[in-house]
Amino acid sequence: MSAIKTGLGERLVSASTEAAAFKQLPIVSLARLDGSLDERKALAAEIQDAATKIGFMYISDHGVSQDVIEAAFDQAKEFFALPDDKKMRARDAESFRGYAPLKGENVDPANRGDVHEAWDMGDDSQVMKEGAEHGNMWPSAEDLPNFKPTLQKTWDEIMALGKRLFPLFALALGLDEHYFDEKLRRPGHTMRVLYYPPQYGEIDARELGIGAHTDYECFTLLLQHGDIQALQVLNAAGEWVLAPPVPGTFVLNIADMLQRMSNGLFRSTVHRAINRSGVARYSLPFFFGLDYDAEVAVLPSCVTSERPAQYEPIKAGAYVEQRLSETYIKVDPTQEAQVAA
Ligand SMILES: O=C(O)CCC(=O)C(=O)O
Ligand SMILES: [Fe+2]
Repeated sequence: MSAIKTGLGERLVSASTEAAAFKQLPIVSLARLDGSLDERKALAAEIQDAATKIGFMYISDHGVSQDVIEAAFDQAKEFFALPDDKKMRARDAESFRGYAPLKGENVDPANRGDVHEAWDMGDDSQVMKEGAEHGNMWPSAEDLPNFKPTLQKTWDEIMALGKRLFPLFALALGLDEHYFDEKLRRPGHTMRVLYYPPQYGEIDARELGIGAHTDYECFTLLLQHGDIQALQVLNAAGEWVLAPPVPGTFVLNIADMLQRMSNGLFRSTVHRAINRSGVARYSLPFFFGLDYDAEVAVLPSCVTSERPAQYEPIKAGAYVEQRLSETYIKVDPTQEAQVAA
């Protein structure tokens, strides 16, 4: 067993890095999301079961249109195929928006940079309010006229889905459905598109598509394009379990802030991605957080005399900022290479 350092302490990993025998993550249908309170509570119980035992699940019947999803991936492919100089113009490393080049990030401090490219967006007006000079870093409309409207539409639809999930998490945590409302006035969030080039042969364990990590916010909704297996989830035995794409679903995983609030009952599970498929792989995660000035404290409903509070209260924004600044490599690796040459 070796240890992985995460924002919430160390996790053990089996010495074998081979994926363990396939174990299916549960599929939870959201069809009852607009049902009666009893139906919503039954759905929340399913979410609670998956959140406490695994921290990962697939969600189906989510209401986001497949056409919108396909269009987003079409645009992602076109964006990542642009020449490097055009992609680099859509970059603002200071505000964590826009393009991040290959190995421009490193989620696992033991590694040498993640083998993916990314493009990140948030809510334009919110990004600027946070002090950035400009909003999202769109590629030029001359190069990609449909990128902005398509990605904006995708953001709108997934944001709407995420907003419908917070009341469900509140129920799953034994709280009033509206508990999170006042912590969601201008919530922290990021939507990303990711491109993972294929990796061949023997892979250096320090150079993975995305290294072992937990997500920072409350929960993540992830779309995986096509039928390419890359995502792996660490189970309680320290084995990597495959999480292949399931058509018509998002992967939903619990992230650090919900683990903290739930006093560790909900699991922010370690995961990573390695693209050995031989072809390009694209994914689209959307991270949902709370207002950055909201306090993230252990919920009284999750504390007992046998299980006292395990986490100190923190401000949501300070926690996420700290984790992001540890992840993003501020020195641009392409410029570094030029200097070294
Ligand atoms: O691309 C994937 O499958 C996983 C991405 C991920 O874990 C992340 O961006 O936090
Ligand atoms: Fe992640």
